Amino acid sequence: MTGMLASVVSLAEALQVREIGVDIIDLKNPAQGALGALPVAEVGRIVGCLNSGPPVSATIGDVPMDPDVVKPAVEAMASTGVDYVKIGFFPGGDWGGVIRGLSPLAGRGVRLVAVLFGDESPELDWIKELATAGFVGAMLDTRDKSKGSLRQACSDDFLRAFVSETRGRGLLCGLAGSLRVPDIAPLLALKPDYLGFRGALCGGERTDALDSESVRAISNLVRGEASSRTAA
Ligand SMILES: O=C[C@H](O)COP(=O)(O)O
Repeated sequence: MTGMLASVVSLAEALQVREIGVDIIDLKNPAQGALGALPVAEVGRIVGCLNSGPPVSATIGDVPMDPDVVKPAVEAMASTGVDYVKIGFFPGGDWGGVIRGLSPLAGRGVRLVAVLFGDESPELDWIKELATAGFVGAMLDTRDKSKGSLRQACSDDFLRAFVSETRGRGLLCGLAGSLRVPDIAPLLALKPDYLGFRGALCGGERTDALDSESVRAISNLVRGEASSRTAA
């Protein structure tokens, strides 16, 4: 069954989505970019206060693909006690070096999730490298949030191939990127492990505050419990 990842910016929002019921609480600062990070100390405080509930992920931010930048950022974020550390793979830089540099952290139990950007046409060959290095998951997201949803950025064939390759290599598979109500059923049909949301939980604008009614409506749809009125 596909779960729901909800990106939140604060402890208050984390408690709000936990109360409604989501499968991953994702700590992020959308005002700082596609994968904008919250400060490490703030992530640590939120993780400490949550204490129980669904797994928590946090992103290291929109950082360049330089092993000397990414590795310390991952180590710092992992020290907060989050369950998953998300690393955005941005165009350019040394992807191979970053992946190899993070492998020892995976060996020490840090659960790494790579985020590839569907609107940057990533090569699916990297998924094999991620699996070999010990990453536990890979997500497809969008970098440019002004250009529509993941389904506008990627063909159905590409999305199907991403899910198949990721799951086939034993990685958790997530799909996100300005997803809206009409995207949910077609993406559920591909059977990813998670669908991820921010903008749709805020009434459309991802830097706005979370709206509980929107979270409930999306949650119901992901769980297949939508009434025809909600799904309209
Ligand atoms: O990890 C998921 C993202 O936060 C999705 O954000 P978005 O729905 O605004 O593109």
